[in-house]
Amino acid sequence: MRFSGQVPAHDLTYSDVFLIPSRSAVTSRLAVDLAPTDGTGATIPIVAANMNSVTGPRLAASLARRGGLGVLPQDLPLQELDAAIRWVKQQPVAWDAPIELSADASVADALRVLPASAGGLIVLRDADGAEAGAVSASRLATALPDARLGDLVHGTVASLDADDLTGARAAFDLLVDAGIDAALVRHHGHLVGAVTRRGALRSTIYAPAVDAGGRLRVAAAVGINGDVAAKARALAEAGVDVLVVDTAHGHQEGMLAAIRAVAGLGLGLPIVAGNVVTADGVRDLVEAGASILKVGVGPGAMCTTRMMTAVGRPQFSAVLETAGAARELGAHVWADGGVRYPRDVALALAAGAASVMIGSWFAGTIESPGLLERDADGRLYKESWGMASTKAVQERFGRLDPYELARKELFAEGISSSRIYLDANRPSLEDLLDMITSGVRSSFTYSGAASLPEFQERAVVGFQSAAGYEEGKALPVSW
Ligand SMILES: NC(=O)C1=CN([C@@H]2O[C@H](COP(=O)(O)OP(=O)(O)OC[C@H]3O[C@@H](n4cnc5c(N)ncnc54)[C@H](OP(=O)(O)O)[C@@H]3O)[C@@H](O)[C@H]2O)C=CC1
Ligand SMILES: Nc1nc2c(ncn2[C@@H]2O[C@H](COP(=O)(O)O)[C@@H](O)[C@H]2O)c(=O)[nH]1
Ligand SMILES: [K+]
Repeated sequence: MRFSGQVPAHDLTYSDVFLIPSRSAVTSRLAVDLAPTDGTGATIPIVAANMNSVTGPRLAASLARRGGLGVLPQDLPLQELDAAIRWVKQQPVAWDAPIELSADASVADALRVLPASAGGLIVLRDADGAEAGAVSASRLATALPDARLGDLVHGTVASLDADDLTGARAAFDLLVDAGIDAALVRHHGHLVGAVTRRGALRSTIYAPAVDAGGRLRVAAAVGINGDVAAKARALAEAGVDVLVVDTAHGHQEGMLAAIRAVAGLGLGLPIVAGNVVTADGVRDLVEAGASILKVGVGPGAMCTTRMMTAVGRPQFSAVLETAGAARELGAHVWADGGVRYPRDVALALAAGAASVMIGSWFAGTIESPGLLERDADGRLYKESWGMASTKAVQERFGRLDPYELARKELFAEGISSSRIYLDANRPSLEDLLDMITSGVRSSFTYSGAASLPEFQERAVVGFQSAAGYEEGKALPVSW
């Protein structure tokens, strides 16, 4: 990457900068390879943040199926983390995992899990866990809220045999030939997944992030307190692919000790550590044993650190400096926080990030862990909160004695309640991934790059005023 024009003396964030197009020999955006080279096995440079409102097993599996990586948060009890990792590892890779609900659940219950506009199929289970038919999500739009899902089943839903699905393109064509949008996929009669036209199309564009055994990849976080090594070992035994050692102030002795403890286990897994925003921070954490640095203090949507402490750093400069330092050491950085638009992802990658971590934006999707809420205008949202908020601190330290909990609560650096609205046109994580990756693919071709290393080499970055940034926005009404 190079700058065009006089580099300002102050630090920069994403809205301060833009990409200047260059001559390109890349003839199609679909010829772009987005894969990061950070050793995580991801095929797109997108990581879902270790936040309780963002990454659960379902979101992690959906993201890995499209090549990204979800980081399960350190706040989940070890037993739940173990179960979540094992669940992700059992999920179909080539097909979607249909939403499964009890046949006794009501339409209103189902509408807390997915909107009728989501498309696809809902598989119903009876009290013994046996299949009790399937209904299309769109059926929820016309049924009464208190109707029992099991009573909406009429006839059997189309099923395709996995042996007939020789590839994603074949699956798409079979659905078109049958005149249907979605079907269950069976193998020797057993349900192994579901396929939609959109899902099959996506499978022709994305490559899943899979481990050596061909199972979906998943990451998990550990904090820096307690027996960090024992927890890391337990996660590795459950099958985790990447370990993230995470705390607000990553450049502290407690973090260095935690990294050494995890690295000392010799698990052979990439160790991500943070958060840092300086080259010195990178050097110390890499020396302790980290191979990827999580970068960002204060840019997060749920984060009040900058206003509480004045500490942090505008994110573009933080990524640029740390990525440069990491490169010299053969390490990598993940740009963590502050992403609101696909352009921010492109700029983080141009600054040198191997991958970009997204939290709050992904909280507002069907796949995130929370239930759907509806505001007074009928708009769908999910609740989100910061991992250093009073709410998160209470959940994390609730089992401590009241005095210890009260001491911890003094230091809240995040908001406890926020509404993240679902995009009516893009309610699922995969819809957002389509939007982000298509934007970034296009960014690469504007710079004449067909791969991430080429993009980082060729990107030309200019500086803009607030008016320049404003000009780039679309206008939903006339002026
Ligand atoms: N990227 C960002 O800007 C930020 C992210 N977060 C996220 O919130 C979650 C909770 O993290 P965290 O609050 O570190 O909790 P942790 O449970 O990881 O504990 C942090 C430990 O570090 C000690 N510590 C020393 N200085 C600091 C400091 N300035 N800030 C925080 N802890 C400090 C704490 O001791 P003691 O409590 O006694 O001080 C405690 O022992 C993490 O997921 C983290 O990534 C939180 C804030 C900023
Ligand atoms: N200072 C705080 N930072 C937080 C908190 N919870 C999460 N985070 C950080 O934000 C990113 C995600 O950023 P987003 O803009 O995509 O939401 C996450 O990975 C953490 O580093 C918090 O309570 N305080
Ligand atoms: K912020």
